[in-house]
Amino acid sequence: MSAQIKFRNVTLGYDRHPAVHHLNGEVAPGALMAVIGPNGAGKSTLFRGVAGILKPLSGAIGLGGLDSRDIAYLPQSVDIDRSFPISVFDFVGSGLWRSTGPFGGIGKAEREKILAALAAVGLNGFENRSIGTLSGGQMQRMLFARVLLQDSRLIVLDEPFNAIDAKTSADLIALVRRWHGEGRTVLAALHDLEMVRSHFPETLLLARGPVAWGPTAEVLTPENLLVAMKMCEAFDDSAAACAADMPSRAA
Ligand SMILES: Nc1ncnc2c1ncn2[C@@H]1O[C@H](COP(=O)(O)OP(=O)(O)OP(=O)(O)O)[C@@H](O)[C@H]1O
Repeated sequence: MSAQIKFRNVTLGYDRHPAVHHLNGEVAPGALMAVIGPNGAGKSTLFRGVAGILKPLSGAIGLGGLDSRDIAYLPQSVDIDRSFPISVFDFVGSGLWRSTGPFGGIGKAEREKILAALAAVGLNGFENRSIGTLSGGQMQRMLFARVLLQDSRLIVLDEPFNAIDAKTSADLIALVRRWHGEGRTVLAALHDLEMVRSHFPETLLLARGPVAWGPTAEVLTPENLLVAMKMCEAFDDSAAACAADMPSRAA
């Protein structure tokens, strides 16, 4: 079966400064994959590339025939502007834009879908609340409700379990497992290695470049984790280009 995501020598960055270097590899359809790495390793950058928010500086990301608009992307909650005056109902309803368009009407069927998604994440009765009034865990549940509505083959979750309590984590990981059971491809950036070991069969360990990628037990070794930490510490953020891309000074 052809890959759901194909990274072909992908370099991603900001203002021409690379943040993720030379990533090659494939994610199979139906994979449940954790992306881990120290702070600043490039996890969010990689996900922005997959979601089509950030264009690669070089290389290409193939999406197995999907358009980037078909991807359900859950950003880090710090990237959500909580002061934006929008209700929980309308925010979650934006998950239907692919089918209704941003100015499409919300009819009875859509309304029911939105309320069902809110119920599925335990947010019954929250529909008229403004998003700025939600707690961190409620915010995360709301983001999951929008992903549910998007009904996508490819789901990309950026630190979905950060700063939430054990009950909320358990509820949301159950949703992730359900999506996996439905054959969807799910990628999640995570810091909790116990959660990765318990629920994610495949892991990419990133430290600006790939350190290891494969079955979780083989990737999460103390040696690999140490290499990743050292690679991130040694990284020069002001570097203009990868050493590997520079013309050789020899000869
Ligand atoms: N919008 C931006 N403009 C410039 N540099 C950025 C931007 N976003 C991220 N970076 C830089 O890119 C590098 C990778 O950051 P990224 O957020 O992808 O890492 P991360 O692995 O998600 O980190 P964390 O675990 O802390 O969330 C960092 O050096 C960061 O400062």
